[in-house]
Amino acid sequence: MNQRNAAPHIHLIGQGVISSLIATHALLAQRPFTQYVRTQRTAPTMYWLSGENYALPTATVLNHAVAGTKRMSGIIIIPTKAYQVANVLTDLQNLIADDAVLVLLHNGLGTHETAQALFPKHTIYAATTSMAGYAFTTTTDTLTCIQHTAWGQTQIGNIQNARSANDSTQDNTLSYLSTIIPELHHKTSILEALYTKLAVNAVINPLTAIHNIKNGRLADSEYMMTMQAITQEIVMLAKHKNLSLSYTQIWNIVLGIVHATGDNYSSMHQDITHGRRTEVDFINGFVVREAQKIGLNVPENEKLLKHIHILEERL
Ligand SMILES: NC(=O)C1=CN([C@@H]2O[C@H](COP(=O)(O)OP(=O)(O)OC[C@H]3O[C@@H](n4cnc5c(N)ncnc54)[C@H](OP(=O)(O)O)[C@@H]3O)[C@@H](O)[C@H]2O)C=CC1
Ligand SMILES: CC(C)(CO)C(=O)C(=O)O
Repeated sequence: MNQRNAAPHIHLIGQGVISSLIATHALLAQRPFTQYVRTQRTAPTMYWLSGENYALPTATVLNHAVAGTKRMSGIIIIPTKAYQVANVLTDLQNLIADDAVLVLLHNGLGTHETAQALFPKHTIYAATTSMAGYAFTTTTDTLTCIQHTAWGQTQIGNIQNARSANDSTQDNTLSYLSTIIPELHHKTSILEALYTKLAVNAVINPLTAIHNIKNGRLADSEYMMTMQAITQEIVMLAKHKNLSLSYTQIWNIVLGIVHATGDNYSSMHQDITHGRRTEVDFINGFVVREAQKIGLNVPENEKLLKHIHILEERL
């Protein structure tokens, strides 16, 4: 990525909630950006947490984006659902320049191997965020609006652990991204941050969806033993991966988020309620697949995975 002459272009795949929150930050910071959609659509109106409304520019249809010769260069952020990432990466294969940088930004795990297989020479980052919002339509029209609900924090790190000749380019990328993503923290071991978020989602999301409750109800004593068992299984998996995460550390974070988001419905609860596919295959499903590879028993995660699959089949 050549940053000597011009600001790198930010390419955002999709015009979903997280993509549009980042796009609004870029708009306000006057950074060049483009959002890419599969089919042409009206751009959303953003209802910003601080009270203002913003109109985002119309997105570009992905396959038209690089019609002709010029490939996408700069920073390519993929803020889609985890189960959409493999298709996005395949779509991008012949569209991006050799010096483009990729950022995977989603809940759950299980996309890194695909990204590295398809882009062995590119710099790839993974990130996890607590910025938040939701999409809705107004009663007066059918246009999509997005309500911003949390500024949040974002943790980012290189998935190849490549601190090498590229160091200064990587530092430039991260310092540029920090001008459009609030509270961006660089992690040298991003997997620790991703496994921590994995545990939060593996505990809160399926239980709230299965029991049809808000996050805060998980503080009731009836759920404690199950929540602790799910957490324990993920800590064991993380230990096998040589990640330095303790049970107490993760458990306190899980409980903290149950309380902090007590009045919210988790994304999996909302997906099941609205008849959408969930990200369970990349949350509890990831835990089950990785555990199988090393002969580790994770019965609680297996149970939740099966239960959510049954709920998805009923949709
Ligand atoms: N929303 C939130 O507050 C938070 C979300 N997250 C996580 O961030 C990730 C993104 O979430 P969110 O923004 O809510 O998801 P959305 O469903 O709102 O956005 C995903 C977007 O990606 C688009 N997309 C998918 N595949 C392609 C493709 N091949 N080409 C172009 N566009 C594509 C979808 O388009 P289409 O409409 O055509 O399907 C959709 O608009 C998830 O992992 C989520 O769990 C994390 C923290 C908070
Ligand atoms: C942190 C939590 C559990 C908040 O609801 C979340 O990330 C989700 O719902 O997907």
